[in-house]
Amino acid sequence: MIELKNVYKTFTRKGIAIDALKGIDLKVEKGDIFGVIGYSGAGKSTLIRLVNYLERPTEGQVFVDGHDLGTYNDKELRTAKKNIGMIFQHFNLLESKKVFDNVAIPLVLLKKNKQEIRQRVLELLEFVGLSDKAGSYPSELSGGQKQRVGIARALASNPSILLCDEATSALDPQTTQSILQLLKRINAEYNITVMIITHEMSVIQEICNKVAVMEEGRIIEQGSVLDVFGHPKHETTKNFVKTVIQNSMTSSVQKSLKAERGSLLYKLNFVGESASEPILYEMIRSFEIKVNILFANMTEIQETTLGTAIIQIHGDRSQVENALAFLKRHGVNVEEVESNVFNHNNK
Ligand SMILES: Nc1ncnc2c1ncn2[C@@H]1O[C@H](COP(=O)(O)OP(=O)(O)OP(=O)(O)O)[C@@H](O)[C@H]1O
Repeated sequence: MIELKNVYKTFTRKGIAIDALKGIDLKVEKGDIFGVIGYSGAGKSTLIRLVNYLERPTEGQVFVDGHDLGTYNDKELRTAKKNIGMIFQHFNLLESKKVFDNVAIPLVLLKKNKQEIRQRVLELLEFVGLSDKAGSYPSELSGGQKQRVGIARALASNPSILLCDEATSALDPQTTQSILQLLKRINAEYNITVMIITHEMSVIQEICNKVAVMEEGRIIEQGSVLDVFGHPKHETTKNFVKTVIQNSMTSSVQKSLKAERGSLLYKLNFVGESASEPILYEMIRSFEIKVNILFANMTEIQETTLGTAIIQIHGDRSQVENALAFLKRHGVNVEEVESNVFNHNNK
């Protein structure tokens, strides 16, 4: 559906080259809600602007529905772009035009007749819950309402892809929720593939099924949201996950652990079935070990339970190793963490 193959993008400013993208490989399947997350300057906006050819790659290829956009002439590109809607952080509405006319813009450009335009705009305004605002100006709307107008306009030409550039970053948490739910409906009801760029992991957690983490122009980790949240590998990914899943011990437990500097702790991640089975109980019963549970937490992602626990195991080395092997056999991801390292990371 959307595929980037070894894409590089270099900007030149005042004679200085800025490598915004450094070899991006990415595949978004039809029906995905694909999130791209990264800190400021990671290259997210550049990446999404390549998908609708607002920018051209310096090197590499961008495919949409199997077609290499680089091979298109201007006319073919204009046709291809109709298939891609986009919404923006600051909505990009025309302040001098009423809501109705803002939504109608793509249809006017497509030279649809007045009646067709009217019918489609009213239908879209109803879909986004703004039927009563057709005659209002953008300045009379709240941020959430403005983004709904942006969404209606993006959907006007019946695209199969919707690109969202920090679409909820200017909104409060409650409004963000309602916009995210609307995007989810668009994906489910119209079968539109959604690509979202954001710096907020909560957005990814809320609606995405896949995620790519970007840093300094590269994708450092990507996969299903469940996998990436359950087993983040890269330090930056771990930091993003920490913003939505509490996975650290209370400070009093941390303090008491400082007394046992160097003692070994284990961080466990349970996904799906392994989160609902009494695996820890079975482990304690089966081996000659003592287990101290320092922290435990459950989160729901993609309608699947994700559990995190931090435990300390005391016992004979071979018994401890057998117990850990038992956990791994039951699908639990086990990570060894030194207490002093762990304390340091959670400062
Ligand atoms: N038109 C441009 N001209 C020159 N440099 C650019 C241009 N667009 C982006 N860059 C540079 O490319 C790098 C990546 O920028 P980009 O906007 O893609 O990152 P981002 O992850 O979207 O960041 P933010 O969240 O702050 O928007 C930055 O160093 C930025 O300064």
